[in-house]
Amino acid sequence: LTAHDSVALEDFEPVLPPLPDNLPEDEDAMRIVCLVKNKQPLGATIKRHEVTGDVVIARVILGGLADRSGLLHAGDKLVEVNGVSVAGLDPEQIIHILALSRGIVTFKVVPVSDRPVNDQTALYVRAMTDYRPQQDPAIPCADAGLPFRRGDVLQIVDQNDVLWWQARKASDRGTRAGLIPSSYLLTSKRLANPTVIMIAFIILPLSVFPPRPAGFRRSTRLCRRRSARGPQPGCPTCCPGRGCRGGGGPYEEVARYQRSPADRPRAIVLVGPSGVGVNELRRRLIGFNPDRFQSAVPHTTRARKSYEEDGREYHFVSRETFEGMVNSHRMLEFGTYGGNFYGTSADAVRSVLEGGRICVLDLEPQGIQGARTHDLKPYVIFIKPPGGSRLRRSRREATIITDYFVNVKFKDEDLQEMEDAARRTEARFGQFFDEVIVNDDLPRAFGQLLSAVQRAQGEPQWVPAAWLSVR
Ligand SMILES: Nc1ncnc2c1ncn2[C@@H]1O[C@H](COP(=O)(O)OP(=O)(O)OP(=O)(O)O)[C@@H](O)[C@H]1O
Repeated sequence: LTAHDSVALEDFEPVLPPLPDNLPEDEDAMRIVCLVKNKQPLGATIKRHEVTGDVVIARVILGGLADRSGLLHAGDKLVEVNGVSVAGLDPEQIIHILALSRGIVTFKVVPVSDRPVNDQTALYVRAMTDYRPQQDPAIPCADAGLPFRRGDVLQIVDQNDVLWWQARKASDRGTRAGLIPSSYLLTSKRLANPTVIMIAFIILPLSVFPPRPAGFRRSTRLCRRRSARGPQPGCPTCCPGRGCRGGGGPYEEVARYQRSPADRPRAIVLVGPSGVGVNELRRRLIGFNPDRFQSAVPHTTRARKSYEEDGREYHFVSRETFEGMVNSHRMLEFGTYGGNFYGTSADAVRSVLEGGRICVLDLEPQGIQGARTHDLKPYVIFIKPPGGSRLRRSRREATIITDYFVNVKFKDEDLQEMEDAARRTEARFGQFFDEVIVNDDLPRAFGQLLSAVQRAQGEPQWVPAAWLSVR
């Protein structure tokens, strides 16, 4: 009631001084903004305007201190910082003043007249590379950068700038956004100077994947690995079914996919260094429930044996047919052994999925990209060896089949090579892994594999957006 009476009597406190009569007509409206600086960066960058030469706010980082104040906007002209006129100062000098400021920081700005409206819908991408802002000399403000690793899903919240986008990790919703190099910037850097890109865009050359040492092979993957040493008749891995994708961009657009029970199952792709246990886990999975899990029937050019049936052990095809399948990119991967071709076709995987079973296949990492198509929707699981002593301990009793012997024990150099190969594979192909399972204790790893398969088939997952746009 007292408040009501005060309003009725226009009894307002405090009484503001009247506006001066002599305000010049053309005076720009000024805004004084006070921000309390805590440990967070201010969340804005500045630059010199290319035409006017004024120092302006270049961008305000979404969710940062400046953005949350709602008082600073990209394009605002900076007049004073902490009472110091910025006239004649370089942006670097102003940044230095800001860096030294503690507590309340005061900005005097002329607000931009037509504020850019961010009406972009959020875009989600998977990073195909690692990025470390602190090691990128080109970033306008390293503290405002968002570090990420290959495989991280990022929500791009602002693409107004051609060179620097704003993004946050999809898993950290609600946190402040950070600067990331735009797709254009990363790609043009890579084209202009492949060595510069080592700072921001790490690409390992193929030469870091030396041929695997002889004598450490198992029969099932033997033919593929042997042929990897020699020239390949085709390029099945970089030509996913229809046309070469080359190296791809630094970001891949992704979307959330929830498989419905009526949809085909997703293929499960196991990847791992030789001897890590990929076949063991695959065998266990299929043995656990053969009505639910199945391998794809491979193709071969070798002669059929009397007890074999076409389409059961293998699809027996002529060399010409096999080469035709390779050339039309229908093989996910292939190799030669004993003068014959062996390979797994996308059709063979598709046929398992169409029958309602989950196709479980193991691929060399170079074959992943070829399998990443909308109809297979592969869920890629990397089987990783545990570190040093645990690997040695867990494989003490395990045996392998090599080129020349069956049931030989792992040698120290085999285990070392397994660890090295896992590191190389993760560094180069980690962006394609949906999950990583460390195969230390075998029953535990198998349990994790079962849960991963469950997740792949029944829970929402990030998949390439292109898979969902194909009808
Ligand atoms: N966690 C584990 N602990 C102990 N032994 C294991 C474990 N995982 C796998 N093994 C054993 O290691 C050996 C090699 O495993 P497996 O044949 O599955 O390797 P792989 O990854 O398929 O390699 P390759 O493709 O070269 O054959 C097998 O004897 C297997 O039983």
